[in-house]
Amino acid sequence: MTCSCFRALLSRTKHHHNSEQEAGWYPSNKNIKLFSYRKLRSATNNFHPSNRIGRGGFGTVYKGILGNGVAVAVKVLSTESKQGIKEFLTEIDTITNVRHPNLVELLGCCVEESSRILVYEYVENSSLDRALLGMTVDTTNLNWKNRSAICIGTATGLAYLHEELEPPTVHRDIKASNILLDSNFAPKIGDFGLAKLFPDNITHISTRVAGTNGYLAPEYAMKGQLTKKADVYSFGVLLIEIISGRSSSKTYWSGMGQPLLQWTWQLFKEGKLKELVDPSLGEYPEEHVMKFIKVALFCTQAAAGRRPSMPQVVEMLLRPIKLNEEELTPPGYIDIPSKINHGSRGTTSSNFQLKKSAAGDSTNLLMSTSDTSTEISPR
Ligand SMILES: Nc1ncnc2c1ncn2[C@@H]1O[C@H](COP(=O)(O)OP(=O)(O)OP(=O)(O)O)[C@@H](O)[C@H]1O
Repeated sequence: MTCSCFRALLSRTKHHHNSEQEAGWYPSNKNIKLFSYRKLRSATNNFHPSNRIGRGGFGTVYKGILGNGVAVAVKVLSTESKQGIKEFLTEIDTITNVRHPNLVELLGCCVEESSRILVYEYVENSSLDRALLGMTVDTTNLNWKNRSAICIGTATGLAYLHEELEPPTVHRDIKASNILLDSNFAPKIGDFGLAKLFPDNITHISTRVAGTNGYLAPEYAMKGQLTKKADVYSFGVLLIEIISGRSSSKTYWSGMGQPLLQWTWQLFKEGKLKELVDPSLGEYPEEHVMKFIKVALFCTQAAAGRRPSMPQVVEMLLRPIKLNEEELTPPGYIDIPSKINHGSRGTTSSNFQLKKSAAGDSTNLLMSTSDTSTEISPR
């Protein structure tokens, strides 16, 4: 958007009672819909606590119903994000109207006075972390058919962010609470592009790194090296959570005080991967599930260069590709002990088998790259 367009927009936002604002939003040259504060206040019943559906590091989220009956999620950003209007609109310009079945659509925003509010499509079944805990959906809905679709859909949305969106976008904070489930339990990735709205030194997460403990790629957490492969790492952790029904950021597993990822690697080495599978998953195709866990291990390798790209991950999950697991190297891990809680949940155990196929080994691409950065050993 040019400066003159912003100036026009700025002058309009100072007048709170013009007809466009009464209508609910302003069109701008860049398709950013501007909702009036009044409209959002009315949609959320004056931001009533009973309309509150969540609170994250960026602010509080309310359910709202617009005048035309459309449900929206209204995210009121916290004070740290109070950028100027121009900076704010510049940042959200690239994430507005991004349409993909696996991405939560940002419908518009409100930038009146000190308010910075984002308006998203409302996604029916809340977030994956709550679903896995059985808080929002009957866990029988989280059968293998739905869980595998959630894995593949999330991978597809992330591949779109990395390879098709212009400019390519690294999400930085892939985690279960940022995956929302629609009425058919299809996944939609939320919060993409938001890290940029907060100045580096005041993100809600840490000083420089925007991400969540348990999901953070070691090279990003320790050296601030942000590439698409940091998202691939977080996605791998998410895969393990979806299959195990356990949270990597909150819990140590296996009675040995091991984090989830390290425990997964140990089970892989011992040939006991089936112990990882969520006991409440019910019937599942063992070979398929074991393959998904191994894809997760490819994604979380310590050396970023050894991790597949997201389009490769989609292929690995979707197609009968034989994984060359001889090439798997240990996961990288960074621990921030102060943020880790201890907890427990039961496990089951049995043997596992490898998926074989006639499709040939197409994982050689995964093995051909080498990483020049220091490799971080698992603990
Ligand atoms: N578009 C939406 N539709 C339905 N519910 C939503 C939507 N966006 C967010 N929520 C709900 O609000 C909760 C908080 O979301 P938010 O993205 O603010 O925080 P978070 O993902 O939990 O944490 P963080 O800010 O650290 O990423 C989500 O977990 C989800 O339950």
